[in-house]
Amino acid sequence: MTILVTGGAGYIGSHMVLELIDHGYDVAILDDLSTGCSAVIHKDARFFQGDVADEAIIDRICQSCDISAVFHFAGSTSLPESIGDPLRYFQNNTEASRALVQNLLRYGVRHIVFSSTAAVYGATSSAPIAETAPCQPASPYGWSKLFTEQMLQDASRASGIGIAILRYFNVAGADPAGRIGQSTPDAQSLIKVACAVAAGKRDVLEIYGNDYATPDGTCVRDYIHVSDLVIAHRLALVALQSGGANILCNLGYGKGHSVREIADAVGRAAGAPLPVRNQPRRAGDQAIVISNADLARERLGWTPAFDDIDVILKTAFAWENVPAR
Ligand SMILES: NC(=O)c1ccc[n+]([C@@H]2O[C@H](COP(=O)([O-])OP(=O)(O)OC[C@H]3O[C@@H](n4cnc5c(N)ncnc54)[C@H](O)[C@@H]3O)[C@@H](O)[C@H]2O)c1
Ligand SMILES: O=c1ccn([C@@H]2O[C@H](COP(=O)(O)OP(=O)(O)O[C@H]3O[C@H](CO)[C@H](O)[C@H](O)[C@H]3O)[C@@H](O)[C@H]2O)c(=O)[nH]1
Repeated sequence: MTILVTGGAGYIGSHMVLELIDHGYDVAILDDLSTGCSAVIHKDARFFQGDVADEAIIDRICQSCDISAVFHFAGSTSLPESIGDPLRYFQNNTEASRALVQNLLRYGVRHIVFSSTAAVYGATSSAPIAETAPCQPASPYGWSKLFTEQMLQDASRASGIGIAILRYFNVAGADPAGRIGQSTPDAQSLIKVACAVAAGKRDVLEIYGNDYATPDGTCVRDYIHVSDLVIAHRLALVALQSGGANILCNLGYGKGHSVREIADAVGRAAGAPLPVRNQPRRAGDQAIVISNADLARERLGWTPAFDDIDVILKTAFAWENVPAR
């Protein structure tokens, strides 16, 4: 039996493929390479290039591989971008996921693990955020993922397919063995940009807002190492395959770091202070986003191995600090 990883040429998906192949699974990847990178596609995975919403390509994959489970990472991922282009987010995250699930159900796929986000909680929540907090997304990105969560839960009730919905906080870092990292060419996430500045590929780190109600005025986020994140995904699949109930849980470390702290720490990792420039607030940002991830530890038996911001930044910078990347 083969595991299908959508978005397996992207940042998180490529780390998932590595984790699965390291654990002896057969893997197929479906990716349209819209933001993914062919250089990170694992040589031992079968690669299909195309859109997850395309019925014909799902037919081709399911007829040539015996797909038992799907990790669904493919999607559009930028919260600020979604504010300017909401319809693309609802199309590529919600509608494309609906088409994918409908087509997969025809082939008897039994389990789906879905990439959701802390952005589903939005403005109304206090920190740390547990899964029981109300969901009031502050962006089309958050809504597009929340709608998909609801759709998956309803499809599961109707069809019996097992689902795990994992709400990630801020994912960062790279494979500690240096095999892959975040290769998305124009990624705008804080740690990616800060490491690019430290590696001399960008001139300055813009800090979006220094007047928030936080200790140093900059936004606080809960950064989780990508390798811990994908381990939790593998454990979620094992739990579903063992006959466990559907899963909905946060993935984070339950601690926060400010933008300013990250800038200082990346400067330390790189051996020179980072040039920074204060800018106005970015639309859609919350001041503080920190998880309560107790449920993931209980339900999945997950024990993070890289819960250290310096390890996250060291692996991210080591990956970025190669001129060709
Ligand atoms: N990076 C984070 O901090 C974070 C946090 C929360 C949730 N997520 C979610 O995790 C998932 C992966 O994010 P990432 O950071 O690896 O992003 P990414 O852009 O690196 O990866 C997404 C991959 O999906 C592919 N893709 C996009 N639309 C597709 C489509 N319609 N059909 C086929 N392939 C398609 C892209 O080419 C890319 O390879 C996304 O669903 C994202 O919303 C990410
Ligand atoms: O160059 C930059 C980039 C980011 N930031 C700031 O750094 C913080 C983190 O921003 P990111 O863009 O790295 O991450 P977000 O918190 O906006 O969003 C991330 O985490 C969310 C979950 O919390 C979503 O899932 C989303 O996909 C993912 O990009 C924000 O305050 C942002 O304004 C800067 O100051 N300068």
